[in-house]
Amino acid sequence: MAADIDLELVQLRKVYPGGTVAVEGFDLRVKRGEFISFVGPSGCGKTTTLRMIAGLESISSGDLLIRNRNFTDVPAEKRPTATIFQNYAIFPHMTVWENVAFGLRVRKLPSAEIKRRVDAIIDKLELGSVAGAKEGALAGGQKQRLALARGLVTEPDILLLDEPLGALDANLRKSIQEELKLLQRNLGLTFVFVTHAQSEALSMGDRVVVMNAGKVEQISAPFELYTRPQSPFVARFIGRNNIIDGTLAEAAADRAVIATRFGPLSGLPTFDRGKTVTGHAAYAVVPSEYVGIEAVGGAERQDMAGVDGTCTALDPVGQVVYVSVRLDDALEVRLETHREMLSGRGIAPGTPVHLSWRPDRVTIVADAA
Ligand SMILES: Nc1ncnc2c1ncn2[C@@H]1O[C@H](COP(=O)(O)OP(=O)(O)OP(=O)(O)O)[C@@H](O)[C@H]1O
Repeated sequence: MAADIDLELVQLRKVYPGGTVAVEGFDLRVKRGEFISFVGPSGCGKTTTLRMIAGLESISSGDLLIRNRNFTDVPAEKRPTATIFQNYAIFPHMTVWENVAFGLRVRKLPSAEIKRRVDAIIDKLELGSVAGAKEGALAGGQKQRLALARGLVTEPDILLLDEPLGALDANLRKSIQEELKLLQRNLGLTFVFVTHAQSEALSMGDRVVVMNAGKVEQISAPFELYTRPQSPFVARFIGRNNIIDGTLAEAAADRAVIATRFGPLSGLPTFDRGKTVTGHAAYAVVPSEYVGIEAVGGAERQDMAGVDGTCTALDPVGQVVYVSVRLDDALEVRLETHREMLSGRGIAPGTPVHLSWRPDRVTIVADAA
C-alpha cells in the first residue's frame, strides 16, 4: 500500500444476521486528504459501508486498512476515525464547549490538554461566541459546526460523515457544503461523505463512489462520472441523460456503434470490451445538455448525429426550456435549451423535429456481461 493511501477497502462484504447481503466486493483506495462521496439510492449499502469503516458494524469478510494497518477486527473506539451523524447527536444539557470536550474526557486526557484542544477547535470553527450556549440556542449551521468540532477534536485520520447536511434547508445546505469543503481542504483531512443527493456528491467529492444494490457501480471524479457513465445504472442515476437502447455492432477503443431502431448511433465505449461482444444489448447515453433541436426540413449537418421525433411539450424555467420529444411509442427524450435558441423556429407541441448532437458527446454503455 502506498504511503499516501489513508483508507483501503478490499473485497469488503456485509451480510446482516437475517441474510441480507448489504455490501459485497467493495474495493476502494482513498488518498490522504481526499474527499470521497458515496452516493446511491436508499438501501444500496452506503451507510453500512460507512459503519463498517467506523467499526459500528462488523465486517463479514474482506479487509479494512487505515494508513497501512489492518483494522478489520479492531473496535470502534480504537480506530482513528470520527463519525458525524445526520442528527448530530449533540448532548442538549451540555454547553457547546462541554460537548466538544466530551470525547476527550472519555479518553481521560489531562485537563490542560483538553482545554488547549477544545479552545483551538472552537476557534477554528468560529464557535467562540456560542461556546457557553446549549443546543436549543444554536442555529442549524452552528449545530453542524459543533458536530464537526466534536469529531475533529479527537484528531482522527479520517472523518466519516453520514448524510450530515440532510437536516438543513436548501439554502443553508448550499452554504454549509461550501464551508465544509473549504474546511476539509484547509485541514488536508480525508473525508468519507455519504449522501443520497447526486448534486451534493458531485459538488463535494474529489471522487464519487456510486453504489447500487450493495455493489460499486463506478468510482470516478465528478466530471468523468457525469460525462462518461460506465453502466446503464449510472447513466440513469447521475445527470440528465437520454438513453437509447440497441445492440452492439462495432467496438473499438475510442468508438463503438450500436444498432438502434432509429439507425446506427456511435459514441465512446466505457464498457469492458473483453466481455461485451457484438450483438450484446448496449445503450447510447446522450446528455440532455448536448442535444440540439430544429424543425424538420432544415439543413442537417454531416458531422452531427441525430434522430427525428415529434415535440410533445415545452417547459420553460426562466431562461432554460426543457423540451420533450417523442421518438416512437416506447421512447420520449428530453433536452435542455435556451429560450432564444427556440424563438422563431416554429417549434411547438405537435411539430415534427430533428434532434442532433456531436457523436463524441455520446457514451455507449452495456450491462455487465
Ligand atoms: N441492522 C440491519 N439489519 C438487517 N438489515 C439491514 C440493517 N441495516 C441495513 N440493512 C439492510 O441492508 C441494506 C443496505 O442498507 P443501508 O442502510 O446500508 O443502505 P443506504 O444506502 O445507506 O440506505 P439509506 O440511504 O436509506 O440509509 C438494505 O437492504 C437494508 O435494509
